[in-house]
Amino acid sequence: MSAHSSEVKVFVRTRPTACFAQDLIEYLPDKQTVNVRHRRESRKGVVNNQMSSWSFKLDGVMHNMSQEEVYQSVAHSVVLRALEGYNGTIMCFGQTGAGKTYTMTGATESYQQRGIIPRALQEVFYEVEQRVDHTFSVFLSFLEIYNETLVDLLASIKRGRAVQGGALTIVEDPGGGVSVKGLTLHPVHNEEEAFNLLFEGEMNRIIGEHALNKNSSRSHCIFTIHIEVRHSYLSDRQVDEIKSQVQRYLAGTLDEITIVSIRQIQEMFTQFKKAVEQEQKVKEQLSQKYSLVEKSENTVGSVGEVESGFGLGLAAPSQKHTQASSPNKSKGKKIKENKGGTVNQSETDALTPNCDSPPCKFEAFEDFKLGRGSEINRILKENKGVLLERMDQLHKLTQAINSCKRDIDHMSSELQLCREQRQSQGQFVGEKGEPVLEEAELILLVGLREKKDQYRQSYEELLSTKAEVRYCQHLVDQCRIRLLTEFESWYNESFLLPEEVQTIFSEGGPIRPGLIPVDKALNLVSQTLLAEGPSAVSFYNAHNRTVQRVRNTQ
Ligand SMILES: Nc1ncnc2c1ncn2[C@@H]1O[C@H](COP(=O)(O)OP(=O)(O)OP(=O)(O)O)[C@@H](O)[C@H]1O
Repeated sequence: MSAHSSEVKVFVRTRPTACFAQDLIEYLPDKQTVNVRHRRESRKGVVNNQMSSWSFKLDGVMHNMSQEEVYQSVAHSVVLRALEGYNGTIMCFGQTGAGKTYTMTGATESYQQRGIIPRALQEVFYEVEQRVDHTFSVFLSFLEIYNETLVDLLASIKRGRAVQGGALTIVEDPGGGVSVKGLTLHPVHNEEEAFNLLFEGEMNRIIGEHALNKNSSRSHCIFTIHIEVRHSYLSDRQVDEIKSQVQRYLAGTLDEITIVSIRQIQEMFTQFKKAVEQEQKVKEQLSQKYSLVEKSENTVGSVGEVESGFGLGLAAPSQKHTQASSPNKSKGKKIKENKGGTVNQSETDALTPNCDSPPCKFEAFEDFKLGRGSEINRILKENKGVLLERMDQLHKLTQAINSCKRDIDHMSSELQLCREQRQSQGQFVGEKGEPVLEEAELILLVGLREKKDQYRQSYEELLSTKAEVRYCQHLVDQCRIRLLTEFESWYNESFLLPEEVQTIFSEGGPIRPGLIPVDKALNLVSQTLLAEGPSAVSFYNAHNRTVQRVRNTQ
């Protein structure tokens, strides 16, 4: 039903069912008449004079109509008149399961199936944007009446202001009409904020229904959009100011500006502001370009250092030194050579400074390491420090072992020489016939045994140090991958993925939106939105937020 001035319009919406009573209900082509026939009780064989069929003439019969068609037929004109200052009410009644909630709210999880209220909110904010010569303030309230009890479905939301304090009571207004004392009014500035409140209220209603095991047919809800409209009057001084700004800017293209309406002034002013903003943007881009050119020379060294750290191998210290002093070209080559890391050629290209917006990855990465990624970068540095230490130890151990091995070889050949000499010169034997060794040979023999013990010990140490190095290398690789993944994610979320897209992904699943390849994310979202239209974004944002809030409170 819709109110148009004092006039009340009545519509009937019939819900499609699996077995529709086609033979009993007839819709006439004028889409305003419905005939309902009553089946005669022929079994009883009694003919009575009671009426057996009825014909209803209404303002509209909506059979199998889409949500959009229903909105256009019933609510559109009411909303437009409300924006002009006329009160309007759209009321829906019917038996349980008839489709009241479906008609008024629709399915909160489906944009296509949204009902009259979300569509009305969208229309209100669309009109607010169009009507530049007016200033609008929009407030919402959501009341539930259950038996004799009044429930403020938006009481849980902060920022609301109660019309009057105290318990909820219905009061008669001095100027006529009724209002609910104590009901909170919530200011909303765009459709998404409004959807948030609608869904929050719906959620509170559902939770309340479960808690009290309410019979839904006894519960009634009133969702009110309060609109305050004011003309945007400009003082003479403001008009002069705008005029002169517009004239200054448009000098040469317009000889004279005739002020016809406030709307015209504002349009010109908007045009003027846009042009100034555009000019400012170009200036900023230019200055950014120059400063980047200067910076790119200064930052080459630091990237070289970082990347040499990433590719840390056995020759790390000397490589680091070489890289730090490499010219720009070899920086790219070095990154490509880091087979162990995740930085590949395409990342090399991406890390090359460019002056486009979003910021180049090269600079963004440096910023990231100082800010969001500072902790993981610190751990990476710490692990690299330990790794270097262990590698140094391994290097020293290897040298010691090699020198030990050389000593052993040398002592073995000396000993062999002594033996040969002894045998060729004829050797002394002891009481039991055992050969008697000369002092030099004996010293060599003892020394060789010690060296072999030392070699065995060092070899064991070398094995365990090698294992430690492998482990540290693994940790460093992990940290490096984590740092780069976090950076990619942060970069995508900060500069490439629109906020709406992020909201859709972040609240829909366990994967961080930034980890989804940007092309894929945008593609997925654009596919969904293309199917439903770009205006679906705020609807889904609000829905996801409500779901998230409920999840968080569970
Ligand atoms: N026109 C329609 N097209 C498709 N589905 C519909 C339609 N009308 C209602 N439904 C579906 O029928 C079911 C009942 O509708 P709904 O909850 O809106 O009824 P209701 O009148 O609000 O009931 P109650 O008074 O018990 O709250 C819902 O699952 C709804 O999605």
